[in-house]
Amino acid sequence: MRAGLTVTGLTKRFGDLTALDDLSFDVAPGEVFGFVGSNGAGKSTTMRIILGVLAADTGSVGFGERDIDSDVRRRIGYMPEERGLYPKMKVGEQLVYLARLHGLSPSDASTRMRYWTERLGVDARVGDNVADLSLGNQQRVQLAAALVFDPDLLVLDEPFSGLDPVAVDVMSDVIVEKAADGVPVLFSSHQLELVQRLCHRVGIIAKGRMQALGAVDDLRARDGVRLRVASTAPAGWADGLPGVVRAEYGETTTVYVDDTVDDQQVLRAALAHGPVHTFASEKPDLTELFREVVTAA
Ligand SMILES: Nc1ncnc2c1ncn2[C@@H]1O[C@H](COP(=O)(O)OP(=O)(O)OP(=O)(O)O)[C@@H](O)[C@H]1O
Repeated sequence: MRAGLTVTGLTKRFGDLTALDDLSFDVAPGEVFGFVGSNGAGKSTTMRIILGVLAADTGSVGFGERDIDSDVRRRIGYMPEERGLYPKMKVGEQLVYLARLHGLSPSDASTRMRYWTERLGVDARVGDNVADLSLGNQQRVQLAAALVFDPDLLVLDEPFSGLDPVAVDVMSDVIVEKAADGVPVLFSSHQLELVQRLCHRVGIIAKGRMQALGAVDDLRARDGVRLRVASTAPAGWADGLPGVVRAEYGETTTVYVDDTVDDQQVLRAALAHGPVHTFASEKPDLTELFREVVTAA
């Protein structure tokens, strides 16, 4: 049975700087969890602590029923932010070597190397030194390195940065596929449309604290639902209607509402002044949500 990742109360200081401040979240088996936050928010620090590259001041990391230890860590497919391949080693040899380090037999290691290099579109480069590859192809190899031993948990620090659209699609497919296989997947990214598309849940971190956590749709529905109304009604027409928080008037009026609003009543109020050309309910996208959360932190 697959296990999930649990991060509880992580705190990490670097001198006077509190990089992580009582940070908690979990990633269930088969879940894709997107970790988003501004530069310096604490994402890489959290991932390094999960991997044991850094020690937390307080807090704990668990996998399934147990605290994470070196045995479990050997089963984590990790893509570090500071990519960690040997530049002067051939792609194929390097991947086989890594798979062997994780306990695969020579023939299994070779089979898995072939599979992942082909899947990630770098099979033609297995005989080249990593340093001779483009950055995007090095990144594909880095992902192959994280996957080559069939990990029980994936921790990927900005896996999409610098990839071309085809590689982004391949990377997305792989993430979805590994999760469907029961693997918990934690990844960080600044590409919020990808996070919104791929993740079951997201955590928005700012100043080392988890500021928002949940399913993207729930977070989007939680605040800032709005109605977009294109009409000839004069400014002020929506003010004071039940459930209307505020309205921004213009060619199209944006009416911010809470969950007590009756959309039909708003529509009738607009229609009372003349024709209504557009009437649509919208949720903020993850980018807007991110800006709000990070600005408020
Ligand atoms: N080894 C270190 N020594 C001192 N400060 C550090 C160290 N590692 C990280 N920090 C600081 O901790 C904070 C969190 O950094 P971290 O790399 O975790 O952020 P991040 O969310 O991954 O950012 P980015 O999106 O830019 O990669 C930053 O202020 C960073 O400068």
